[in-house]
Amino acid sequence: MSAIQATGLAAGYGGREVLQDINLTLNEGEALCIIGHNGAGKSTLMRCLFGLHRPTAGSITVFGQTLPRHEPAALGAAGIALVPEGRGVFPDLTCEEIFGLALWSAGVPKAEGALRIEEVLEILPRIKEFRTRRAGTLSGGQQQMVSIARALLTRPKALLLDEPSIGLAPKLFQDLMEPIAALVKSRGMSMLLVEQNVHEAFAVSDRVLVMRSGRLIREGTPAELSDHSVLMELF
Ligand SMILES: Nc1ncnc2c1ncn2[C@@H]1O[C@H](COP(=O)(O)OP(=O)(O)OP(=O)(O)O)[C@@H](O)[C@H]1O
Repeated sequence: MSAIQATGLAAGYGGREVLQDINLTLNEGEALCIIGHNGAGKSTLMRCLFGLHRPTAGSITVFGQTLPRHEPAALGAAGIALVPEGRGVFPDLTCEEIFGLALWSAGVPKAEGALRIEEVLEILPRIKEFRTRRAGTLSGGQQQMVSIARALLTRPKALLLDEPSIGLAPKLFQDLMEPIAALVKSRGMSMLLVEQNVHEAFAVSDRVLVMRSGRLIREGTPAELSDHSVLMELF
């Protein structure tokens, strides 16, 4: 079954069309990546998929269902989590407070929340080193880790990641993505990764879609696309 399926999606801002005729399927247990240059429309697509921006045309299903309201709360309840571009961690809160807030807003009871935090710290153990520090004092990589951990606390069936590599050294990004890629393999979680960094994104993806100027122009495996001229045109 598909975790998310978008059909004929179009979207824009104030009458200016940014996405056109997007058809995409994120399969269950798949690591799918969308690569595209700056301004190609990747974040707009993510925002549409997560119900943060209303498409002007097309439809989106989640695990085969059309949600009565395609809004973040309903998507969260359906098992979809978003790690937004720019991390979105509150700088004045400690990691523990950020986790507490995420669990509270997801309606997770306290005891269950404590278990989930332990579970996430097993996946991303380095957070233990700074869990009592305020997020604003952390490095970019640490903040990204907190942002991903926050999403994992909801035990998502599908995780959407909007350009997590921004501001991170390639090695740091690889270290960050490895445990997430492992979850895709071990738990059958789906992952949709949006990236400009082809090399790093290909390393953790099963399948790749190429976006240019608001359209998906090509699809393939990382191996099929690694030597393709479309990529040379794009970057
Ligand atoms: N809130 C907004 N209001 C108006 N135009 C916007 C808004 N957000 C994005 N755009 C425009 O939509 C187009 C696509 O932007 P989007 O952020 O989706 O692209 P992107 O591929 O994610 O790029 P980036 O890598 O820079 O985040 C760009 O031309 C951008 O200027």
